[in-house]
Amino acid sequence: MGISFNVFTLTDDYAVNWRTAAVTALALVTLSRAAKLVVGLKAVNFLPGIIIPFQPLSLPGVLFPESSWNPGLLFTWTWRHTRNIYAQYCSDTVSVIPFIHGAPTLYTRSMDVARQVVAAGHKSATFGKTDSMSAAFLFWGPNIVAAERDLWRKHRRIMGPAFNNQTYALVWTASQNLYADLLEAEGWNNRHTIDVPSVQKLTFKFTLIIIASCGFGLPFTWAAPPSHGDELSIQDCIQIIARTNTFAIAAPGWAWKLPFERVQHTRRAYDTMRAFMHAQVRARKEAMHSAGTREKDVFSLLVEASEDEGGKMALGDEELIGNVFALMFAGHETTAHTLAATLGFLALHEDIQDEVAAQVRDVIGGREGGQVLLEDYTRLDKVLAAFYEGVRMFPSGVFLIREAKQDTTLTLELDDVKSVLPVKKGTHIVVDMVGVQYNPNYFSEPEEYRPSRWYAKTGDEKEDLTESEEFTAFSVGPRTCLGRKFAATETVCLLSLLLRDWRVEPLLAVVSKGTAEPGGKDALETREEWRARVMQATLALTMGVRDVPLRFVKRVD
Ligand code: HEM
Repeated sequence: MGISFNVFTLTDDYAVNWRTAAVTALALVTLSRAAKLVVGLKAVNFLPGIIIPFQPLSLPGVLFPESSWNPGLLFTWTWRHTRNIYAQYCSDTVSVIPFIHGAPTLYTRSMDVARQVVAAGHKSATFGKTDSMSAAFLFWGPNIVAAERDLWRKHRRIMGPAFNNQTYALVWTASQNLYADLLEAEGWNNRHTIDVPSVQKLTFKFTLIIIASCGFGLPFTWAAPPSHGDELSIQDCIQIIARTNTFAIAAPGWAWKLPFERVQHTRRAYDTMRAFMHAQVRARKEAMHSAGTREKDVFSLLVEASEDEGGKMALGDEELIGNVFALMFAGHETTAHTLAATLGFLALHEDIQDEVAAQVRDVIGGREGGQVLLEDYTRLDKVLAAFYEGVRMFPSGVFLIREAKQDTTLTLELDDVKSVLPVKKGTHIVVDMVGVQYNPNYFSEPEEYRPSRWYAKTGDEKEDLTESEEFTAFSVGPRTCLGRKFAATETVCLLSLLLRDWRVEPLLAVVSKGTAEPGGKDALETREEWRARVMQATLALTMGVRDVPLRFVKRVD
């Protein structure tokens, strides 16, 4: 009895102690989270905005399901009609303050604030990139996209010279040849109609081969695209890497050994990509040593710098691989997404497609073989505008993420009144490209696909602020996209060739409308339904559009 009494007492005591401990822990956690919230609000001087548990771009923000309290990575897209934070708080810059995890953050759709942060802020070192947000790129080694200050300057000085007119001429020729190659290899030459369930299958392959051949001097073709002796092609690997980067950054070494098919598949993609990059570096070094010649493509410049041991511009092995990956990736995925979106919009808007195709026809007018030449580039401004409008509506570099490196200020403008916002060191600033590109102050009727906003205008004809190319989704200032002209060149060339030869239409899905009514027939979805189903954003490492199903019909005009 005595023993059992003692046991009960002990158990009761434990219960009381556990309860007390739990209540105390809960109180402490609550207090610490409340303190975090107050610190967060103070960091942005109580600028109005939303309060949520996790910073949307942080790991828990990504891992927890999207809901009204956990907005998700792409909430600036998904909420833009329903809970547009800028409209809600009547400001182009709002706060997003997490109380459990992540840094206090400002989201902005103001180009003026963007300039203060990514251009002026970069020069004065007041704002810089964040390691946590750049982790997906840093995984492979330091590189131009993620680097800061002197390291960034070195990377940009090494690579910058490769982005020149000679390279763009090469990009034009390679795009022409690859298009011909595509027609041949896909058997398009003798066909009148081609249904493509996902145009990304073509655009990703196209842009990867162009960056591989013009940026890296690797002789891949449509029939033999980049690979490294695995059944996974390099394109598959890059897509798997883009999708699984959160896992790769967070997973400890043992997690890669888990015997699950998906983990092993992912691991193979990373291993194949790494082996491919190392093999290419080895081959280029050997070629340089044996031939003694110096190529000027960006890959050769990187490899040369890695050989310059002890030199001011020397690159370490990790930096070399980091940059190879960054360029392979930044150099193709962004453009592939934009091409897919642009073709989707052109398919939806027959009138615009006709206008652009007419310009292509005028420019090449009567030329033998209907060749489109590099000299035509400036006269193909409607094709370029179609591309700029595609990247406006699906800005693939969707977030410019920076961190205040010291206590500082930002100048905000509300109803033409300027105010100064104190910002504490450590605060994150997200230039929300969806917000900027859909900002009605810059773009009238922003939901409309209207390439004419980018047409060169004269005199008083200004339609909106977009006359300035500064508003394109390639960023501004010293860290503006290094590959903008590269992307524009391959895109203008490919779009011109496609529109010369094909009419592009949405590939409408069959929707069953016959079940309720006897005798009713299956019907095709409408174009509006197609748009609502297809033209939605997805996000891996960059933002893009869902799989775009298209029909290509041979032009007879
Ligand atoms: C539609 C196509 C593209 C879009 C929308 C795009 C967008 C961007 C944006 C917004 C940035 C700035 C990122 C930031 O500061 O956080 C950037 C940087 C960069 N892009 Fe692009 N890009 C495109 C194509 C390309 C291509 C084709 C290449 C290479 C061939 C390229 C190479 C780079 C590089 C190297 C940087 C880093 C520049 C630096 O920090 O100095 N991009 N891009």
